[in-house]
Amino acid sequence: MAPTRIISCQVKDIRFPTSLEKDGSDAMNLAPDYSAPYIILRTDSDLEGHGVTFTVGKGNEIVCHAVRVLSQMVVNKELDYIYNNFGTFWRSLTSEDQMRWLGPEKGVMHLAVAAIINALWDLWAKIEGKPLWKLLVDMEPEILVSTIDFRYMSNVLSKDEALAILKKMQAGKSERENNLKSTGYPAYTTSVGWLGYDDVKLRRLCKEALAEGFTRFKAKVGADLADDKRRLTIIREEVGQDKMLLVDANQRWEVQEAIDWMKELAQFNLTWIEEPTSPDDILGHAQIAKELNPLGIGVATGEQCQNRIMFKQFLQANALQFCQIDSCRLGGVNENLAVILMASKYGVPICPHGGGVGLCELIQHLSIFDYIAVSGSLDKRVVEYVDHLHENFLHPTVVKNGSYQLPQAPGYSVQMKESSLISNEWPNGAVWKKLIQDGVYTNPVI
Ligand SMILES: C[C@H](O)[C@@H](O)CC(=O)C(=O)O
Ligand SMILES: [Mg+2]
Repeated sequence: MAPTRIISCQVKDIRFPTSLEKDGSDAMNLAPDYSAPYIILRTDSDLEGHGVTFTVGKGNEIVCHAVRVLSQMVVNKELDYIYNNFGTFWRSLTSEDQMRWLGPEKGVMHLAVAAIINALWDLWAKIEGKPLWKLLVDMEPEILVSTIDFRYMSNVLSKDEALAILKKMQAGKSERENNLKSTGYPAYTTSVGWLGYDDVKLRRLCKEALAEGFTRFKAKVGADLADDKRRLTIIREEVGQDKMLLVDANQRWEVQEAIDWMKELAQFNLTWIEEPTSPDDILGHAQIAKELNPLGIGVATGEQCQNRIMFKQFLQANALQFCQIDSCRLGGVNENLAVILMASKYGVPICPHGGGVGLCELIQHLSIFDYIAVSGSLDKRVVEYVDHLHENFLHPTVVKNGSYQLPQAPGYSVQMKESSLISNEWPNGAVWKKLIQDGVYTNPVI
């Protein structure tokens, strides 16, 4: 029987102690524990929608609570009501009369929206028996644009313009789908260069990534200039001069500091500097982009860009050259579609952010859709890959020779194994009970 309505929403606080090995560490986030507010939407059939959003540890429970509050707007809703007017339903979640005050469309509330919306798309794709990218690719353009809330972006991209982009790209879709089936989607790896890794590990991981077929690498920078030079020298020694090398400062610098620092690092032949300064400083990014352009270095940002309105201004101000959408920072698939279409109008490549648990599983779908149905190009487009925690998923990413292979299973790929959900639930799952008992972590009583 096909499901007709949502009957419940279960929320779990899932965390992984990645800080113990400094996996995921950068100049701003010194010891992140990759974590996910994890939700299961149950229906009146056997099908379930699973969704996550992402945090780096403490505070995961705050987002879980926001999801519980918001879920009241989803439980008992008919699926036809949601999917036949998905753009309108999305707006109702982000614009609830009283909760809107907590955002609007930013911070904890928007992360919570992402978890619910991602679960709804997972469910929709499962109902149709397709991986999410294929659901999007096969969708009639009129239906696809009906999922987008064009509020506050229509001065840059109207519904009609979005429709025109999608219609124009209908031609050649199956050829592009076949291309990706044979080549996969280009990935870069960040896992070699987390800031907390020592030089021996950095060297070893570069060798391993190269042997696995990666030709694109990202390193964390921004805490200490001499350290950055030493670490980038090691990476260049290991991977060679010809490979793509990206750097990420995770918002560490002032605007002028970013420009000066990057002039020092330009000798390493870098393609982009990511998050050089505050993610809200659009004009600061524009200034950095202008100054670094002659050095051939672009500005990348987006993992903490809170909504489509911010992305709109980044694009208007020529403040980013690589658009790093994030499945969990924006309000789920609907808002990511909006940004993908806006970026296409400006000719800016989509290069999604994957540094977190489950993010790689999610974002691969968006880039595959972008190539087949919107941009039609792989030029300057790369999807981030981090080699952590994939073993916890039922349908983990498959990356071969430095390229994502197209997901096959119906859904949005983010459903975790039952055993991982049990052992990693904070604070009573076996993983956390032991770490708390051993005194490695404390469970703060709030
Ligand atoms: C805290 C996260 O690991 C962050 O460093 C990820 C990130 O910036 C990226 O993947 O890019
Ligand atoms: Mg980053």
